[in-house]
Amino acid sequence: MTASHSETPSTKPDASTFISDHQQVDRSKLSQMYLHYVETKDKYPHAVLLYRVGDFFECYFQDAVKLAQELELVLTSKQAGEQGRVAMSGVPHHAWERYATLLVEKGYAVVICDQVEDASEAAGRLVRREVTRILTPGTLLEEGMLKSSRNNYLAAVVIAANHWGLAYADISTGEFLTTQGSDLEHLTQELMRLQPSEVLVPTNAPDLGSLLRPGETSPHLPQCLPPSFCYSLRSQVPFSQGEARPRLLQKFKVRSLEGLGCDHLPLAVRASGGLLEYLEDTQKENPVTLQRLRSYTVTDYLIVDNQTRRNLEITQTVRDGTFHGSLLWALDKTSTAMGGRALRRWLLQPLLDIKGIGARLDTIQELMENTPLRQDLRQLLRQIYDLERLTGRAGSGTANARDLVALADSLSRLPELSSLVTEARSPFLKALQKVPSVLEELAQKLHAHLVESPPILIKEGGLIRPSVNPLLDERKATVEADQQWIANLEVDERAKTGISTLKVGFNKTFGYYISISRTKADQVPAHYIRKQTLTNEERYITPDLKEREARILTARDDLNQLEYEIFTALREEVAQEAEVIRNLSRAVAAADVLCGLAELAVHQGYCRPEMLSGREINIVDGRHPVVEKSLPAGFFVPNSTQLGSRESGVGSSEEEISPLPTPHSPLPDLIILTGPNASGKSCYLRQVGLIQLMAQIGSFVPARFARLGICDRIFTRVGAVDDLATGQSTFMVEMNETANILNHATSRSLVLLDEIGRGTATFDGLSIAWAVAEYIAVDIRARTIFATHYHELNELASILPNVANYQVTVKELPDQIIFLHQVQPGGADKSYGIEAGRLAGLPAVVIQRAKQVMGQIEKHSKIAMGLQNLD
Ligand SMILES: Nc1ncnc2c1ncn2[C@@H]1O[C@H](COP(=O)(O)OP(=O)(O)OP(=O)(O)O)[C@@H](O)[C@H]1O
Repeated sequence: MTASHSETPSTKPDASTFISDHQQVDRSKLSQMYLHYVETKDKYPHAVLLYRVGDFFECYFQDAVKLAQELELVLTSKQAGEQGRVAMSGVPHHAWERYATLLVEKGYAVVICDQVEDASEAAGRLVRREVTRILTPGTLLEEGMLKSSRNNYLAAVVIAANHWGLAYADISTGEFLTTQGSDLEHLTQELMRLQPSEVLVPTNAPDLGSLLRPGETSPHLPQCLPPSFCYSLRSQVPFSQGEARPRLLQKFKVRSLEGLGCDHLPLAVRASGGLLEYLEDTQKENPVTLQRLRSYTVTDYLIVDNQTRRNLEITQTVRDGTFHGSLLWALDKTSTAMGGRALRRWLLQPLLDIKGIGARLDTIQELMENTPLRQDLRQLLRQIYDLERLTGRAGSGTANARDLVALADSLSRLPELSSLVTEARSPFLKALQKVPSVLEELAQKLHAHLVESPPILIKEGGLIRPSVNPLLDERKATVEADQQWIANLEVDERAKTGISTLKVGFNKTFGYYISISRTKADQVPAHYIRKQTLTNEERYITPDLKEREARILTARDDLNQLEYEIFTALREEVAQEAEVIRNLSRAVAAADVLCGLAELAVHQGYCRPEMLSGREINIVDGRHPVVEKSLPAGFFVPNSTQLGSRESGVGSSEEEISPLPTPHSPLPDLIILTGPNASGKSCYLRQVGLIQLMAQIGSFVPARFARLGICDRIFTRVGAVDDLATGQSTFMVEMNETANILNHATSRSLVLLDEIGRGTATFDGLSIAWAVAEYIAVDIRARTIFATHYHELNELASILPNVANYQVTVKELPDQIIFLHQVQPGGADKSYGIEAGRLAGLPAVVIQRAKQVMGQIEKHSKIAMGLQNLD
């Protein structure tokens, strides 16, 4: 590697010595290659252009500066003809994927301009180079650039006043969905759920085509779009009804959009059309195979807003953002990458539909009851590779022969999978019973054509088995015979010349040669032609050898080309079946998720929740699925929860007697939960939310018994952190979040509030907490657990019939408080703050004084009386 390409951090270059803006050059003075570079750059002004030169991908001008800065590479310069020196940096060609990944992760688009012929073929003229790949954060296909455990979404939005349309696709798996709505908050929440890698926005910005990196702003970006994503500014034309509609009709070969479910969704259609146009524009070289567009409605799913997703730590922990310790971490027992991604999707989009939930629960139950089936399935699933993405790479022409072998191996497992479930009764297992014969045939064909362990490179032969193609066999035989001739040559020439150390060698510059040590040079036959002299040896060629060599090289090229053609035809056949493969992959992924959940339920002792359309939440001996897992077995103290008065006229199952005596009849809508610090209030609160959420993805739940009415939304307000990014104080964040809950919760929602009103003066805080609790209990009647240190709120229960008090119990010893973690009816009659201060080591005199002050405040406070009078 030359110093100019080394990966050491750049020293500050002297920019006055070279040109670093391609617009500033006099093109007539550029040498041919740089002129081609500049012309290519003109077509992709907003991307980083990686341009292949020999063994390197190089960047010039401003891209060189960017590359060097972002990847900490050396910035140097190169003579670009009469124009003088231009900025240059580069990366080794074999490592382009690694560097491109880093750039894309930083929010850049990358254009790969590769050599498409061998330098030797160019014979003096400029080597032919073409753009072979355009990479943007939302259009990745390469295995090394994608995380197997999560989807990589490209989204497109259209906003018209308060209405919006959204389309999103994962081009590596083919998913393509669209929706529209009339509340911009829902759009923001959908984007936060999807975490798209790139969002397309139609604008009339002057710099169309540019990509805003996370955090970059533009006056052309609508305000409701969260700043944490990459935004691609696109022209409005392809997002218009006039262009989008026909594009969709043509893409999916349908006469009307009714079949795609979006005939009545003009904004969704516009977003989808805009997304398709972007793919056509950027993926010309690697056409994308998308599944049929599916339309959905946001309100058909349990709405879990971003704050709640965060607070319930569904995919990552709040403290340090790690996967370890999240709900997904605790639940994920999937065996395939597809299953892992599906579980994540399910957790981020739980269901409202009792039938849909029931189908998942039935499948889990069958798998729990049939241990051999569950174990055999899990064993087999482990042998299935990422069919969705392998198919995607085949479709886009980026799959190599190893990918196709992995695909064939996986496809050939499907008949085994289907024979395992022939007797199955539950819907998700039945879906695996029929494997289309075309897939079996495809697997057989791929296995019959491709060698067992093919090389990664697809243009250098070694991919195809013998007897697949007579012409190929013939060419192989010729090459082998010629190679044998070369191998024999050494023996023959040694015999002829009597030089026992004579060798036949090969190198890239001279091709085949005969090597003889210099001491024997006088014995060399006259027809040997000397080509090179080294310290100890002389290298010769003969006319015969060169003739053979030419034949071998041409025959090998022809052979490799033919292998490549057979391979690409196979790849094309896989692409033809993309839809069938992906449909079955979806079924495999779902079965995998359910198998994992069944395994978990067996090992963790989860129960099947009974799902109702009513409002009851009745959990007996519930546990927190993550905290339980991180404590030694048996340490977690289970707790029950009963919420939500029953309504008359709901399903017959509701007539059953609850297995627990209830402290209140009817069940309360709102629980005021008190208890000392660290007693387990937050844990209890989250546990109820997680159990409800798990039930709505169709999972068994950590409890002895659970009867759960479907929730339309789960809201949480937990803890308080200053939002430094927006400059909001702890209290303002808290109030914003509370306002959001009060404005959107319904009687079907589950609201979990942990400490309201702590960030302000005590009386302000208490008053707000009281008013909020009252409003929820009386006006909204959402099922709510309100954890608080204000034990004064316990008064509410004596005023409102649908409010109950619970406390997390502790045992007080002279020198310590023992946390029992048990939630019991009744309110804590005192706060333990001073006690906690004493245990923490505050000086005795301070503790004494605090007790005195509290006594005075309590004596003179008329809060309780005042509150009673208010009623
Ligand atoms: N049911 C339980 N069984 C066993 N351990 C528990 C249980 N609930 C909580 N814990 C343990 O107690 C710790 C403190 O719990 P948690 O954070 O819920 O307390 P808290 O009452 O909300 O405290 P604070 O009022 O200070 O926020 C948890 O980290 C957990 O390890």
